[in-house]
Amino acid sequence: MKFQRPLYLLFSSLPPSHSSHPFISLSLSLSLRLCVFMAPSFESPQQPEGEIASDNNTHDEVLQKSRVTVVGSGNWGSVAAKLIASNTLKLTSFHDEVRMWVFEETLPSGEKLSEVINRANENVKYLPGIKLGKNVVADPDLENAVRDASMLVFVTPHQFMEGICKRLVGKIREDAKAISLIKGMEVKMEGPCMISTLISEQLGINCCVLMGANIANEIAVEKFSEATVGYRQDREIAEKWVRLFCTPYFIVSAVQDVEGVELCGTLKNVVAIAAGFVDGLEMGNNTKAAIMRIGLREMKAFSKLLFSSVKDSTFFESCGVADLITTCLGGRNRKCAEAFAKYGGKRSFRRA
Ligand SMILES: NC(=O)C1=CN([C@@H]2O[C@H](COP(=O)(O)OP(=O)(O)OC[C@H]3O[C@@H](n4cnc5c(N)ncnc54)[C@H](O)[C@@H]3O)[C@@H](O)[C@H]2O)C=CC1
Ligand SMILES: O=C(CO)COP(=O)(O)O
Repeated sequence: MKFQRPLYLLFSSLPPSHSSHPFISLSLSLSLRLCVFMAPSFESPQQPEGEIASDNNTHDEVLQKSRVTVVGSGNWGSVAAKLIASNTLKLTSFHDEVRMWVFEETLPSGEKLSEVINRANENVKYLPGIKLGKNVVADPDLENAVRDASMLVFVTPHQFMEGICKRLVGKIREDAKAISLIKGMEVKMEGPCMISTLISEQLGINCCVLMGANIANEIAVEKFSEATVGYRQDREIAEKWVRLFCTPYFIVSAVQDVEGVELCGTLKNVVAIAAGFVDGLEMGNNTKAAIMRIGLREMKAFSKLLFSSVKDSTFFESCGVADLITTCLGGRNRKCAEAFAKYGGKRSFRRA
């Protein structure tokens, strides 16, 4: 019964022009009826629908509000800050303000990016045209941005994380909890290192992951999508992350398989590059579907080779097959590979 609620939400979030289509309105009415019928057995997490009603916080949590800092402010980082900021305003267990660490840049106008974000409430470089929420505060000082935070959301390109972690040692709260939205891994001489492991080991804190079919620009305009939180042992922490991220258009569920979720988010990028080559060489949809099917099978085999604990079921969550599909259809990795193949490999990925 896990699917009816998201299905209902998907259709109920459609604009009137879509929901008036005969097929969609039939599906909508069936979903609504199923929804009402099945309501008590929904497995999907609580939605933040009202001021306090949606916040399953305990008395202690209310007394100790969690402060959230987003480390990263690119395309997905900015959207994550927007999502979180809409929830911290509603949920009493979180401070309203969301700090967002900005890797400072000078814009062509000569202004500093962080100053423009705070003035315009918009990341004009990485997410133009979208208001982040007045409670998002951009901060170019990494140490200051994380100082009082008890919940740290890491969302930078993976290659910067080792340096960021080194700078954060001894600078964060001892009881801080982390989540990584980063799709990638460090490949060292000793072997691959997951980013959540890097964070946990270098900073000595618990680190969950959030991955899924999440093209940032779509979520920015509140189009429906799902995501998966992967956690190691502590279900309560995972549920807190779910509450922080969940909105009616962004449905999050938690699975106890941190490596499986993170490997899905990482390895699907390799398959998306292959899918881009197929597009660039105009090999057709059947070939692309084959790449995706075989790619998914290889993702699973590779993941299990690295971590025998990885669960088969994880590949059927949003972080698995759904992210693979969306990235092979609309992701930036696919786009770069398509352009590269189109120009016979004579264009670098950077120029593509
Ligand atoms: N954009 C998307 O649709 C999605 C992205 N992701 C993942 O999120 C992570 C972050 O990606 P985006 O937010 O899209 O970033 P982005 O690719 O839009 O922007 C790059 C970011 O890196 C920063 N940066 C540049 N040089 C830096 C340095 N030396 N140190 C630290 N930061 C530096 C830039 O200021 C900018 O904030 C990646 O791992 C990506 O795979 C995951 C889901 C969706
Ligand atoms: O991870 C993504 C969607 O879930 C985005 O993928 P790209 O980085 O290829 O755009």
